[in-house]
Amino acid sequence: MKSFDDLFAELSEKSLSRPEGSGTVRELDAGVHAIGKKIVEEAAEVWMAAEYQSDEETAEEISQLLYHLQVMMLAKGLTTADVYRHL
Ligand SMILES: N=c1c2ncn([C@@H]3O[C@H](COP(=O)(O)OP(=O)(O)OP(=O)(O)O)[C@@H](O)[C@H]3O)c2ncn1[C@@H]1O[C@H](COP(=O)(O)O)[C@@H](O)[C@H]1O
Repeated sequence: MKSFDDLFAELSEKSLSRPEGSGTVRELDAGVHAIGKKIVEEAAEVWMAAEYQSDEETAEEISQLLYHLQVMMLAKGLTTADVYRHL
């Protein structure tokens, strides 16, 4: 099972190696505005799932929101430490 830190390490590596077919690279190339829209969309899906869908579906939506937040961190050059120090 992948942790938040594991995924961030994987996405960081992909942002540097830029493998063919990577959705992360595609999203990074789309830029902060597009990534921000994905975050808002996924956040709404988390809310709707929490109110009207199963716990499993809610967990999946949360995982997708975390993914897009990590892509935004990479787009802005932020590390996990930059975020964790505010927790
Ligand atoms: N965990 C994720 C992950 N979560 C969500 N997503 C993306 O977020 C989208 C959210 O899905 P939705 O259900 O909202 O579908 P959608 O709105 O129809 O999606 P789009 O049309 O916007 O692509 C998915 O299409 C994926 O592109 C993810 N994309 C990749 N990962 C992981 O990130 C790593 C790197 O992925 P690549 O860069 O693609 O190699 C791998 O380990 C992947 O498992």
